[in-house]
Amino acid sequence: MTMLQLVGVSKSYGDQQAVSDIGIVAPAGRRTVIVGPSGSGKTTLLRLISGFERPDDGSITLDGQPLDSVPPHQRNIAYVAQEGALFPHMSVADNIGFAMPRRATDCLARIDDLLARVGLPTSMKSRRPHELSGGQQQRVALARALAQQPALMLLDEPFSALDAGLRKNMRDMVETVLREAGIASILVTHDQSEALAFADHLVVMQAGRVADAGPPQRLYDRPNTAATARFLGPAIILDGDIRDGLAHTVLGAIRVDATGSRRASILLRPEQLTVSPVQVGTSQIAEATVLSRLYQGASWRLKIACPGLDQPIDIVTSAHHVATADTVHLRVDGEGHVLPEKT
Ligand SMILES: Nc1ncnc2c1ncn2[C@@H]1O[C@H](COP(=O)(O)OP(=O)(O)OP(=O)(O)O)[C@@H](O)[C@H]1O
Repeated sequence: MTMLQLVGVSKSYGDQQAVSDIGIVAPAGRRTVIVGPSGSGKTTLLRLISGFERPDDGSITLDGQPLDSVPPHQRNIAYVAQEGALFPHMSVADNIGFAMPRRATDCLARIDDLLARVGLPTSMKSRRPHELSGGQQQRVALARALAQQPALMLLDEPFSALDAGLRKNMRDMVETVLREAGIASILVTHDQSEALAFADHLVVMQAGRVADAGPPQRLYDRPNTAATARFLGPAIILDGDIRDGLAHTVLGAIRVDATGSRRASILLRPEQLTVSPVQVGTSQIAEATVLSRLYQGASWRLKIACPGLDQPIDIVTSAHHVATADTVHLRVDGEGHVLPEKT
């Protein structure tokens, strides 16, 4: 069953086109992530979905029902903002209870249940937001959103104010809570690793348009454009001549996911490259020079230069014996992805 659907949605503010011709499907019970650089239109999309803005063109439907004439508070959509946006003069319990449908009779028991679900002790019920840490405030904001029993939860960079360790804990907690409650969600972030970790459906925005959408692993391994490839992680993009399922490149012949004969751009991820000492008699393998190495505990980060490549490549390796200025062999593991010709 389709949950939320946007078809041909556009919105401009005066002369500024914020989003253009957006088509997005957020499937029921799934975690959709909208990721893109600053100014690409992510927040505008959330504001259109929640009803704080109206589209100039296109339609937004929830379970097949058009939302055009439904005011924000009747959309059955909860919104968790970056800083939680709790009511500062209300206790934790009142913040959560405020969102409950028509002051349910079992309100107090449900507040306790929601606090437990987001991992907060019930002893915090009487505290005001300023008596909580940033992470605790975000947990209360999530409990308040869950109290609405929404069909869809919108999360606008909800972890960005938290430090790295807490971010991951919160992300895991939110994922668990949403999965257990069976609530569909749309999370907006500009953080690629957060997007890849949280999403089961990923939408990449660029300059107000959807650049690519699909399962995160497909977008990372086989993106439609070089821009999406670079946005989602370190990318090595090589020119290659494709013949018989191989791309002939400066790194040698690489197996690719395309047939036919043509010249094309080939995407590799750095983790597909393995460095090893130069071995005599392996002329098919590309040689490279180690420019620098950085110790990272379990691994080393190498910067290597390869003849024919404009830019040095960063590789993480466990090869402890490799030193700066060494000549090494570079082996490509797995397939290269042929980027579509028209991007
Ligand atoms: N109220 C507004 N008035 C005028 N222009 C706006 C308004 N809101 C957003 N914009 C413009 O619309 C474009 C998209 O903005 P939006 O806030 O949706 O991007 P974003 O991807 O959420 O960015 P960020 O990650 O920085 O929050 C930007 O060019 C922005 O300047």
